[in-house]
Amino acid sequence: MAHILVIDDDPLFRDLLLENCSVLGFEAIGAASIEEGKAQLAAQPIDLVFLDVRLPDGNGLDVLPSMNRLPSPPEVIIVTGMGDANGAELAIKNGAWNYLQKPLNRQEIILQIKRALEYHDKKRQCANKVILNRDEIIGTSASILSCLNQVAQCSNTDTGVLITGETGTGKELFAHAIHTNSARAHQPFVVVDCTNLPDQLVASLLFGHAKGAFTGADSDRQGLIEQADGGTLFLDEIGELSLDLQKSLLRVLQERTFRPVGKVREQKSDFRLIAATNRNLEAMVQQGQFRQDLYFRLSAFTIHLPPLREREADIEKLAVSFVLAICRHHHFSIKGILPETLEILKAYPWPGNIRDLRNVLEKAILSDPSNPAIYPVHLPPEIRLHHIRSMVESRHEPHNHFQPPPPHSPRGTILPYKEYRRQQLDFIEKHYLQSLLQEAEGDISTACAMAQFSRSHLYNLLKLHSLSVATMPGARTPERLSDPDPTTK
Ligand SMILES: Nc1ncnc2c1ncn2[C@@H]1O[C@H](COP(=O)(O)OP(=O)(O)OP(=O)(O)O)[C@@H](O)[C@H]1O
Repeated sequence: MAHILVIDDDPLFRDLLLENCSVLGFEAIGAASIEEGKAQLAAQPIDLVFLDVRLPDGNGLDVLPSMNRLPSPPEVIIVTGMGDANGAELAIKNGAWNYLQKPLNRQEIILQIKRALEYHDKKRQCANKVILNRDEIIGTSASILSCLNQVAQCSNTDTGVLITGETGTGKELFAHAIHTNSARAHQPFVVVDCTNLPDQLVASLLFGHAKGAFTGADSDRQGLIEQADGGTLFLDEIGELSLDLQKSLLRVLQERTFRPVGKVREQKSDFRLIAATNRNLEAMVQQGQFRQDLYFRLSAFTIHLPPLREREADIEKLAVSFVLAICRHHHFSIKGILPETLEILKAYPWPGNIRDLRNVLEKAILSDPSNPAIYPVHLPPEIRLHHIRSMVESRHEPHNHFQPPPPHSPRGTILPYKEYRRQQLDFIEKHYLQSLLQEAEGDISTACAMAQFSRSHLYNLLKLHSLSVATMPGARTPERLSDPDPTTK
């Protein structure tokens, strides 16, 4: 059943919409402010939003970019009492499904709901069908899968994409994945690092120049924008562009034409733009450091890459894959990673994210090339100390590891007894297996003897609960890269 959210502070209009949605058999939720609306969007997947513009805590249009960033973005219908052509343009450019003016009659409301949901449904079906080439992107955490889903959604369009995320989270890798999954895959992928654009040369670097345009210009030279013709232009660290350059870029984006330095004629370039930043462009717009019009143009489709500390589940896969690649690159025999080492890697908050993880592993391997495994001692002291500190702190904290799940669904309704019983049994079984492996120090034969399980039964249970011997604290055997999943034996 589709879920519809109505964000409007006018109780009469909100109730009218809610009533119509319910009559059509949809689940309808009301919110009287931006904050309430955001809380509802975070609490459950929403398919369609009716959004008022003037709300007690701000302008509804400002929320559009963050709605687009949701793992499954809803269709948005702006409903306003004050018709405003600029607002309508802004809304449509930011991906709104429609812009309507109050009052609305019942028939119109029903038609809009049906059309928007029909489209939403088709869009979802298409997104699910896309076969994505992941490039070199590693990870199976829910957050990275949701980002890959967004890559699939935008790859087969020509829309501009803004990729945000801390340094080293993979922004360039994702930009490349969008390119390789698009129809432009066989055309150039041109990278411009906006942090290192020298003021005097920037125009010639981006737009090219004619022979004799300035001292040292001995021949005509193609700029990066021309080189990207037919392909993708990736502007890395776009938050570093000066206001002057932002203005020039906006013009290029609007007109799709540029003029090389020293030439009279404008030239055309058909490129797809992907931009990336680790800065908060919304805040920069408010502080007057980034042009609002350029921001709206860039942020129509935004992908936010989560920091590594929020996807601990991916650390093991990344580490294993990096060790394999690094050993191959240096022609070393493949090394294992000790379970204790993995535990330390997982506990670290990784401020430099994936790049940092890779560098740490490379240094660890190079520091002791002949050792067949990576031990904690190969890791930098600050990373080991972080783990030791958190272990000491957690010992002092009163805690209860054994907290069974509540009998309510995430939406607050009581679960049917059968479902609740299944969840409890799953929980107890997983808890037992974790304790068992810990007691047996990761030794499968000992664990089987303790639990009175056959080997195959234990392996089946471990697989069912996505547990692996190598990742259990205290496991004795170093994980060998040639045997990454002992449960598959
Ligand atoms: N999911 C991933 N799987 C495998 N490798 C990854 C992943 N994400 C990032 N990397 C690797 O981490 C390193 C940093 O990635 P990348 O340069 O794309 O990050 P970035 O966010 O663009 O960094 P910066 O903001 O500093 O430019 C690269 O070596 C990249 O290949």
